[in-house]
Amino acid sequence: MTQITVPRPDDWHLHLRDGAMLQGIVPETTRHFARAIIMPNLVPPVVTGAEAAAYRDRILAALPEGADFTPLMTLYLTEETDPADVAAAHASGLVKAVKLYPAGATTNSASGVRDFARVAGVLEKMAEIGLPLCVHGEVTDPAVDIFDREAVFIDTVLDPLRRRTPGLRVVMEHVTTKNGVDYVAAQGDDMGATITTHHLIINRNHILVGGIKPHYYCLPVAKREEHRLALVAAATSGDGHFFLGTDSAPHAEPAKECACGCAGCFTATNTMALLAHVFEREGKLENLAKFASENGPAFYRLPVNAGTLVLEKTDTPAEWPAKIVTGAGPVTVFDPGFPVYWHVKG
Ligand SMILES: NC(=O)N[C@@H](CC(=O)O)C(=O)O
Ligand SMILES: [Zn+2]
Ligand SMILES: [Zn+2]
Repeated sequence: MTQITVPRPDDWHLHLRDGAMLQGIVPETTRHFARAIIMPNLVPPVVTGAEAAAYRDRILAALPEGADFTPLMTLYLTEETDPADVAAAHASGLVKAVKLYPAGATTNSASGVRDFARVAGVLEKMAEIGLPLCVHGEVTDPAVDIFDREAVFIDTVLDPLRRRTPGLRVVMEHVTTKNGVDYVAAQGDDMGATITTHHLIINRNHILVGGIKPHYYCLPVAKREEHRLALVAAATSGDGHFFLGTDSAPHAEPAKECACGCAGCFTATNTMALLAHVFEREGKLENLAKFASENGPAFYRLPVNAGTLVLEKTDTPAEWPAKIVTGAGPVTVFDPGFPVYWHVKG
């Protein structure tokens, strides 16, 4: 038996949703994670400090009895966002990041940004106060192939935006390409990237070969194997630019298994076991703590969690429910497609 102890991990990119879905899935995160950056793409989105405070209260009210979990709130950047409201929400400690969705890029992104000139004032304020911008890094131009949208975003949006706003701290969320990894790794400590669990495990063949697998469909869509390998190398390297953001994104089964299925993989339940498997396979278990517990707090200028999480490898494959039953419908748990012998202890 092999065992590894890491500081309690955090999830730097999480969708908790609202209402019955929130209630049903929040224990899947609080079981292992101490904190999470909560994505603001509700319907309607979480735009103002007041809305973020109300959403935080709903999350806290939904926590299981005795849970030790802190939601780190974000604001959804719109062309109408008021720099003063953002600064106040940051100063009060409520908000830890602002989220940029290019309009139309992903689930519930219709209120996102179309004209970047209209958010220049907010971005300048954020650079001044050190508040990070989390970016869904895909262009939405219909002429750009979906598998190229991240790479094109880096060249045509992300890099120009960072040059225009010196000092702005940026997280490239759910990076999925070698282009993204190489770009981020070459920047200073004002740039970071989250990597999801599922993008470390699946490539685009997993979605399409042998029949379409709606539960492997997410955005940004998984790319070629060479890109997955670059993500694995980055995540397991210990490089402080890269940290865990599961992008665990629950959709009820009927919304996934239909003619026009929603994007999102649900990995909150089994992420830590899957990561131990991936890191061990690379011979890099010693860097799991950096990726899941240390690099994220360093970027967000927060302390590493005091508690610990113990993972152990046994002869018996780990088991988790195929679905989480919620009041909003069943949510399918990500299936890696291979047995996993790592378990979270306790
Ligand atoms: N990742 C996804 O495929 N879906 C996310 C949105 C997002 O993070 O882009 C969701 O909210 O469902
Ligand atoms: Zn996204
Ligand atoms: Zn997401």
